[in-house]
Amino acid sequence: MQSFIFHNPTRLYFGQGQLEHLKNELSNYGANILLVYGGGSIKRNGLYDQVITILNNANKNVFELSGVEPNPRVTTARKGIEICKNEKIDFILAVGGGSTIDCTKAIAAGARSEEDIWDIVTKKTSASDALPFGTLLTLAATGSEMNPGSVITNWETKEKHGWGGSPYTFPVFSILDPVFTKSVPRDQTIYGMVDIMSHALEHYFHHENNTLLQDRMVEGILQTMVETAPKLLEDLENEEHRATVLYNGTMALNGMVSMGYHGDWATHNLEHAVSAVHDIPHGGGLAILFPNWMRYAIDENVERFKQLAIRVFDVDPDGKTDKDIGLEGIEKLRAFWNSIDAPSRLADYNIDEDTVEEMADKTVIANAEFGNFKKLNRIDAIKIYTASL
Ligand SMILES: NC(=O)c1ccc[n+]([C@@H]2O[C@H](COP(=O)([O-])OP(=O)(O)OC[C@H]3O[C@@H](n4cnc5c(N)ncnc54)[C@H](O)[C@@H]3O)[C@@H](O)[C@H]2O)c1
Repeated sequence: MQSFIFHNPTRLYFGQGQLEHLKNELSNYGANILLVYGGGSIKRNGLYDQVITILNNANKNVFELSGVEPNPRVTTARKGIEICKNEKIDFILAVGGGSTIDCTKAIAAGARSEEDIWDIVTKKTSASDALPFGTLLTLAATGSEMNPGSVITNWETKEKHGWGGSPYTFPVFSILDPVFTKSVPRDQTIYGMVDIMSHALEHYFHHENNTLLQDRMVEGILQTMVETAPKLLEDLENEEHRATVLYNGTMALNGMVSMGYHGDWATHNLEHAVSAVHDIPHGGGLAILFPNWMRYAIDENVERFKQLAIRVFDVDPDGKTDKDIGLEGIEKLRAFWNSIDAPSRLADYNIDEDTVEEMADKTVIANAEFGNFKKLNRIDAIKIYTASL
């Protein structure tokens, strides 16, 4: 385990009825609020009306940016930045899933910068400040509600990049009520659950020694998801299962289980290139790519794959080589994702060999190599995409 400093400043309100704390939280900021949300699911499920009532009762001047896309666009972030600068916005409130929150982070950083936000996203320059913002999370998936990261797409250049990791882009508070997530449709619920498991898997593949507790925590997230996902899909309105998945999503990417080591993250890079070119759901792409990355990377450290197979997927090790055990674990992960109707091939999104090279080019825009557990280059990306067709 490496030395580390842990600091996560996001105040988390979790559970039914926690929206009551919004008014008090907002009392810490000025009157001009930018409300950011997506395609309107919050209008259909009643959350928008509840939030507007609270904002009105708190005497706030509300400005709105709606229509944040899944895989949020830099053009939308720029619109939000303009509103913040023109209207002297004091605080941004994001109501939605990871896309809305990620877009809000870009708006918050861009509003306190003279640079174009795309230059911050692509790390030509960095954020040195941000407007304060809070979130009401409506979809369990990304962990964006309690981390500083953000993923933004530039549709003109077909690039999708993760950025953040700055002390300025943590939400000051996030309110998570499982009731907000009950209206998430079946397919998005599946993508979110795959995303949560993928974050756990990205953590798991590292070469650090002595991460006994971290391993058990990550395995705990994976086991809990394997146990809960089928139950939630049987009963999408079940608040207990929604709460379990919601808490898992936050814990999988708020830094609590990843202290003292660096996970891999190549599969996220591979997926960002797929959705930059094809605009597919992030979790859908991960479900296709992760088992193929695992097969490609297994020889890097067979022991990690063996441990995962035995502890999470109950593979019986008797009479098998370590590699066979590891491979059986990968097959069990694939079978589990198949059992919850997650996609398994790029063909499920009508992606064929025609764009493999283009996607591989996108994986190495920032660096010639990517991934920490196994270093990948453009040729490796082509092989993993080809195996995923
Ligand atoms: N910042 C991070 O740490 C991080 C981590 C992983 C992924 N991401 C990024 O986050 C984005 C994906 O975010 P996401 O998976 O949360 O999905 P999302 O925010 O893109 O939402 C997916 C769809 O679900 C709808 N939706 C959201 N809440 C709903 C509700 N309660 N009822 C009905 N419909 C609802 C949205 O309108 C949208 O159409 C991708 O761009 C991905 O790359 C970010």
